[in-house]
Amino acid sequence: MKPLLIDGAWVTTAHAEENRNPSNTNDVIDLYAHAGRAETQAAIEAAARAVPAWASTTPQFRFDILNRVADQVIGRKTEIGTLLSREEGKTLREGIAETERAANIFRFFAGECLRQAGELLPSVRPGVSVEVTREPLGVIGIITPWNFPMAIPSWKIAPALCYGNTVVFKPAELVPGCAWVLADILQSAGVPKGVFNLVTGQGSVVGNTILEAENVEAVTFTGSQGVGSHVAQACIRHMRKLQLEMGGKNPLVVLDDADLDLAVDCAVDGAFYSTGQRCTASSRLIVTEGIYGRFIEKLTERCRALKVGDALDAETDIGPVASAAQLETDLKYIEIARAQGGNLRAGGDLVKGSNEGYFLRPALFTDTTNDMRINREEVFGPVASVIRVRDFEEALATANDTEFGLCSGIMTTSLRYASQFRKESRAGVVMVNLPTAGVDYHVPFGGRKSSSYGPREQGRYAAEFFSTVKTSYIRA
Ligand SMILES: NC(=O)C1=CN([C@@H]2O[C@H](COP(=O)(O)OP(=O)(O)OC[C@H]3O[C@@H](n4cnc5c(N)ncnc54)[C@H](OP(=O)(O)O)[C@@H]3O)[C@@H](O)[C@H]2O)C=CC1
Ligand SMILES: O=C(O)CCC(=O)C(=O)O
Repeated sequence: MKPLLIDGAWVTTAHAEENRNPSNTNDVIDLYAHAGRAETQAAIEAAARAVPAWASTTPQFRFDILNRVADQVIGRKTEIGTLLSREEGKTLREGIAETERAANIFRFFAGECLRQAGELLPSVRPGVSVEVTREPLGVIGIITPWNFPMAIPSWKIAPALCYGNTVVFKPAELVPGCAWVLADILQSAGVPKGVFNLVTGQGSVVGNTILEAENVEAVTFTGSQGVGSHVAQACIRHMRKLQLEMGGKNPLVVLDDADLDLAVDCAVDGAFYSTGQRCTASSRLIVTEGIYGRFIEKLTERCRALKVGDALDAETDIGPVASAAQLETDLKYIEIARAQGGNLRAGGDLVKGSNEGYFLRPALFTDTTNDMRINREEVFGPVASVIRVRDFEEALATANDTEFGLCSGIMTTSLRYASQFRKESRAGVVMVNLPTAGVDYHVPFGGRKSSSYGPREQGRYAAEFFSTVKTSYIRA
C-alpha cells in the first residue's frame, strides 16, 4: 500500500483502494491508502504546528528545497510521465510534457522565493513611513482534479511553500499515483516534517474535513462547478480565503480570412488532445460562412484519421477517457446532441482496443446552435461542436454567450479582428492563432464568470492568493 504522508511520516490506513489503468482496466497500478477524518485532522494539525518555523525560514532555504524538487521531477520525467499516462490516460508524449511543466513550475517558484519584495513609501503624515509587506497565510488546503495530476498540484503546492505556508494536499481519487510520487519527492528534497502533508481518499471525507477544520486558513480548489460551489459555501461560512478554478465551454472562432490548415490544427489540438479532458478545451468551434465548408471538410478528415488507443502506445494520438463514469457522461452528451438535432460528422463511437479500456473516438458535431445543451454544458471529453455564424460580430457575440469565461481563441489573419476579439472577449485567457488549451507556466491563469473565483493562479500573480498583505506605519 502507498501510504499517506503526515507530519513527515508515512502512515498506512485500514482501508486502501486499487488504482487502475484506463487503457487497460486489468492493469492494477497500486494500492493507495484512504484516509479517514482522524488522519486528515492529524495532517491539518501537523501542518498548523509547522507554520511558525517554515514561515521564518530564509528565502535561500526554501529556494534550495523547491529547486531540488524541480531537479528530481525533471530527472524522473520518463518514469513519472509513464505513471501519469498509465493512471490518467493522456498519451505518453503528453504525460512527459506535463511532468516537465511541473518541474518548471517548481523551478519558477524556487526563483520567486528570492524575488519577494515589499514597498517602502512616505506617509502623508510628517515623520512617518509606510511599509507594505507580504506574509504567509498559514495552512493551505489544496484540493485538485484528475485531469492534470502533476501540473495542477504543482502550481498550487509550489507557490504555497514559496510564500511560507504549509500544505494539506488532497488529490483526486482517480490519480493518487502522481500525488504520491510528488509527496515522495518533496520529502526527499528536505521539506521539514509537517510542512507538506498528503492525504489520499474520498472527497466527501478528506475534502470535507479540510473544509470544516478550524485551522485551515485558505483553500485552493480546481474541479467541477458543483463541488466548487460546495467548497465556496464552506469557506465563506468559515471566513476563509478561497480560490476556485472550474469548468469551461471555450469558443474557438474561425474567420473567413484564417489560415485554414492552422485553424484545423488548432481545433484538433484544442478540442481533442488530452482526450478533450481540459478545462481549456475548445468545445465550441464558431465558424463564419465563407470558410465553413472547407473547414468542416478538412476537420472531419483529420478527426477520422486520429488514432485512438493505449496511452503508452507511441502511435496513439488520443488516449482513453479517464474513467467509466466520465465515459458515461461523454456518451450521454453525444446522445443529447443527436437528440437536439446535432449532426455527428465524425466519431462518437467506442473503439475496441487491444485491452479493456475506455476508448472513445473523438466526436465532431456540426449543425449545432449555441442554445443546445451540447454548447451550454461542459462535457469534459473528446466532444466538440461546430456553430455556423454570418460574420465576426455574430462570432464574438456567440463566443461571449456562455455562463463560462475561462479561455477563448480566434483564428484570423486580420489584425483588426484579432485586436477587437482580444479586447471584447469575456474570458480570462485569450489565444490568437493558437489552440485554446496549453498555457504557459509563468503567467497568470484563470477565468471569469462561472469558471473561476478569487485571485489568479500561476506566475507572480499567485502571490495574491498565497500571501497576505501587511501595511505598517512607522514613526522614527
Ligand atoms: N478551471 C480549471 O483550471 C480546471 C477545471 N477542471 C474541472 O474539473 C472537473 C473534472 O475534475 P473532477 O476531479 O471530476 O472534479 P470534481 O469536482 O469531482 O473533484 C475535484 C476534487 O474535489 C474533490 N471533492 C469531491 N467532493 C468533495 C467534497 N464534498 N468536499 C471537498 N472536496 C471534494 C474530489 O475528490 P474525489 O476525487 O475523491 O471525488 C477531487 O479531489 C471538470 O468540471 C473540469 O472543468 C479541471 C481542471 C482544471
Ligand atoms: O490547457 C492547459 O494548459 C491547462 C488546462 C488546465 O488547467 C486544465 O484543463 O485543467
